[in-house]
Amino acid sequence: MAISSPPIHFISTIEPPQTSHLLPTQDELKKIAAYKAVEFVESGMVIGLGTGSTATHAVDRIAELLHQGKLKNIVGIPTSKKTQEQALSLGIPLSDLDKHPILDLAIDGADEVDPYLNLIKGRGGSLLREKMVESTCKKFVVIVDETKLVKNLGGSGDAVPIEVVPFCWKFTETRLRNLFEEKFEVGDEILRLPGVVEHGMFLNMATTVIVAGELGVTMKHK
Ligand SMILES: O=C(CO)[C@H](O)[C@H](O)COP(=O)(O)O
Repeated sequence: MAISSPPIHFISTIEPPQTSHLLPTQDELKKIAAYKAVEFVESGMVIGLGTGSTATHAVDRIAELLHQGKLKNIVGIPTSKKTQEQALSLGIPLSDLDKHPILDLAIDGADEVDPYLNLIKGRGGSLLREKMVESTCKKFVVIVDETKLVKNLGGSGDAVPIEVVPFCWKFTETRLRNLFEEKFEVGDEILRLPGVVEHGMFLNMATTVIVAGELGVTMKHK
């Protein structure tokens, strides 16, 4: 994969996880990261609402703060039908990119995060909408538990999600597999294959990554 390596400023804040167990569960870590991210949300913001089991905690928290009156005039742009349904059921006002082409902030999970804050996303099946929303926000805060950290993208050993059009998708799959066989480094070249819609590498997009681990929360800023 062709990935540039811009400088990163690391700022770490270590806080003990607020849980009832000695060792927090993975879902508790996801919740801790999500709640921390929602501290970036201010009244009046247009917010990209991510998809997945981590992002769902952020949506819950935003709704909770809205109902408590601690946040006002929030507009959410959901990155999937599932998130749209969750946000609607919780009473979060929603809109879309046509009406709000620039977002103040987006909060979403990731499948892998490398040391340069490049991501693999989309194993939850929503990468196109996620990339559209998260490529047009002023701040993109990514929330993960520490199992998502990798030295290099692809390091988890799981496949990179690629969205293709349904028409003759096996043909497109074969061409993609051949491309990966020929080259070890492929990036936007994937997009030039007819039939490919988008890939799950989110390069140079995250501005902050919040990592919740057993020893506390770490924030990495670009
Ligand atoms: O990219 C995604 C959905 O398309 C998710 O953010 C990613 O799969 C992480 O999911 P989870 O928070 O459930 O671990």
